[in-house]
Amino acid sequence: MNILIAEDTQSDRLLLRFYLEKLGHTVTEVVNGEELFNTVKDGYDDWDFLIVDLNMPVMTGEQAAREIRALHSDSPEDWIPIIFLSGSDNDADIERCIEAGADDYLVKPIQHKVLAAKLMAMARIVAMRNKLVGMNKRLEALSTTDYLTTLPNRRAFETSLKEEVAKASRYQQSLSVAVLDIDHFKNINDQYGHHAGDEILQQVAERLQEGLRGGDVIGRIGGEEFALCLPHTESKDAFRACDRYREVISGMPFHYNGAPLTVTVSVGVAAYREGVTQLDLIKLADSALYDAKRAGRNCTVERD
Ligand SMILES: Nc1nc2c(ncn2[C@@H]2O[C@H](COP(=O)(O)OP(=O)(O)OP(=O)(O)O)[C@@H](O)[C@H]2O)c(=O)[nH]1
Repeated sequence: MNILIAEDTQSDRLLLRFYLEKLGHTVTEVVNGEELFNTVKDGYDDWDFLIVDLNMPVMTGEQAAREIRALHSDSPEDWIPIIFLSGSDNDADIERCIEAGADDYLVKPIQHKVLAAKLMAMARIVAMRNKLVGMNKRLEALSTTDYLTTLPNRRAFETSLKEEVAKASRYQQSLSVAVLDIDHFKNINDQYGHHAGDEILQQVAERLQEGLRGGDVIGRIGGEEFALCLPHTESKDAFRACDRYREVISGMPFHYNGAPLTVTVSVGVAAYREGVTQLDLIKLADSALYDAKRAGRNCTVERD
């Protein structure tokens, strides 16, 4: 592990380094609280552990610990364990240090075996925490990703669109939304099987992603329904861009088991205007899509 020691007494630093290197750790030393804080702030992810002396010049270990904890107070998962060292075994000092953000407290003189045991216990907690953080990240990704196409799902798309609507409103910018629906998709399932349908959905998603313009956001918001968010795009330009997305799908056949398969999409487009929410925009685009279907499919309709 990469351990940062903050200790103003040289003999204690040397002893700590000796013990820790013997245990296989990499050690860096600083000599006061301010140096400790600045070193951690400048390279937060570099450190697995901090071993901090309580009483140091310039800034005490307690103060440095408080400031280090404040750096990531809104992301508790970014936590570096802190073990305090002190010549004092006073209960009030121990209480203060733990309250400042320490995870353990050792009384000097340093006992090699106790230090090794404490590090082992702390490493176990770190491993468990890393596992939980990893699991949380995977769960978060699962809850926002469509399993079949790996595109953002409806929930994630609506979240992104909500942010774009807020920006459009705040900065008086244009914004458009499109809903694309594969035409007669049921026929593909009926004719070639559900597996073929799944594969076509994946290929459509890939093709749309390849054609994506910088800043545009795409999501799979329903079975055979995709949505696009086009920031900084006025209604006329959105119509053109979305019709190009339609052509990206309809213009060239897809393939299933080596056989060409023509797939077309209908597209509904709606432009942001003051006061509408992300859900209103999707509804407006949906109603334009309905008109595109009624107009014969494989076309783009814009909501005025
Ligand atoms: N293979 C596959 N099919 C799906 C998936 N999600 C939805 N579907 C199918 O998509 C089809 C949608 O059919 P409809 O709603 O009748 O629409 P459509 O056949 O595309 O007709 P129009 O939209 O009117 O052009 C249904 O057969 C659903 O079972 C999926 O994840 N995989």
